[in-house]
Amino acid sequence: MKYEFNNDRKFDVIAIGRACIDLNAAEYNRPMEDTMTFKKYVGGSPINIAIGSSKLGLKVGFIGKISDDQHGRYIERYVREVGVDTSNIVIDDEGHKTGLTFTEIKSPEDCSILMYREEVADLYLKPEEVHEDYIKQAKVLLVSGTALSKSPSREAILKAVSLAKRNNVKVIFELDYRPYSWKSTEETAVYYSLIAEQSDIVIGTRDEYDMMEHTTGGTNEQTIHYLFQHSPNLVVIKHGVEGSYAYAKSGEIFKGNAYKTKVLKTFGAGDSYASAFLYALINGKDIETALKYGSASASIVVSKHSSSDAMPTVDEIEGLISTRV
Ligand SMILES: Nc1ncnc2c1ncn2[C@@H]1O[C@H](COP(=O)(O)OP(=O)(O)O)[C@@H](O)[C@H]1O
Ligand SMILES: O=C(O)C[C@@H](O)[C@H](O)C(=O)COP(=O)(O)O
Repeated sequence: MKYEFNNDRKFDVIAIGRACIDLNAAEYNRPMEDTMTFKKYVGGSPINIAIGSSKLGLKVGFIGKISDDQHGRYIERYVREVGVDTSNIVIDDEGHKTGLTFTEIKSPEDCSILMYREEVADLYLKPEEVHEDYIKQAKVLLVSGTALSKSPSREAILKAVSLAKRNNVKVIFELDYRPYSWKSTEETAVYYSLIAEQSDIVIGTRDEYDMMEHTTGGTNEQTIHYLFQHSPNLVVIKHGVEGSYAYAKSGEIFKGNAYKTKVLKTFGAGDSYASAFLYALINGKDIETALKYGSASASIVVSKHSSSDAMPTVDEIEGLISTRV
């Protein structure tokens, strides 16, 4: 089964949300308390997906707000140099700062992230900084759930989604749940459901769907029963190293298996998965193949140090797929 997009658009994807900084432990296999050096990368789920998609050859734009300082300038330059259009990245003029994510690599299986997200510039994106002329040039608007956690970013996202729908731009909602940004799980569930119901494709982990449904131990069947009563016609549910499923509204179910690798750290899997899944769908591959691209990309990124700079090329992804039948 293939997915249809509007082909007469300048951008394949415009992502909206945070562009921040990851500081990844340079020393492995120890707790953060004992980690003395960290390596800097651009980070933040939606910008990681934008970077990954751009490295795969998609035409990508980004809407977000960055700090007016060295970190903001570093982010803008890096993103521009990997080919992402930065014309709609707004520079904060109210003194807000770049969000920082420290990562801890205790072992390949035991990793965690520690986010510093007080008064971060990305959550101060205003609705008036989201422009219809830009969004209408895209095939896909990729929305990050974290951007819904606080106003005015929340309203900026609501506006972007409504502009996308008005202009026949497919809305892909990456649930991207980060507890640090939210006041309560009730609030998360309200806004996640609101956007998921209006989206064309929803992507998330099983736990993230539980968050959206405000439940624990939910099943994929319950999730698709709920979402297929609304706009989504494709729902992707990720189960970590157990692989992932794509459910089509037509009733078809596709399974994507993870590609085993020598894991360095676990974070970065979801963002690399999303960018390659998107690349494949937009390039007319069927859903089963798109799941392979996503899984292969994730497998490559978990074997490397960063979540953004490590995003693979098409050759690397296809090379990995061809070696595993
Ligand atoms: N340890 C791993 N080794 C290889 N692939 C993995 C591993 N963990 C995750 N993946 C791949 O990445 C995809 C997304 O991972 P998951 O952990 O579910 O998402 P997220 O990173 O968003 O929490 C999985 O469906 C799988 O294909
Ligand atoms: O999303 C963030 O703000 C942090 C990321 O840049 C970080 O690399 C990460 O946690 C990636 O997460 P994942 O792809 O969802 O595993």
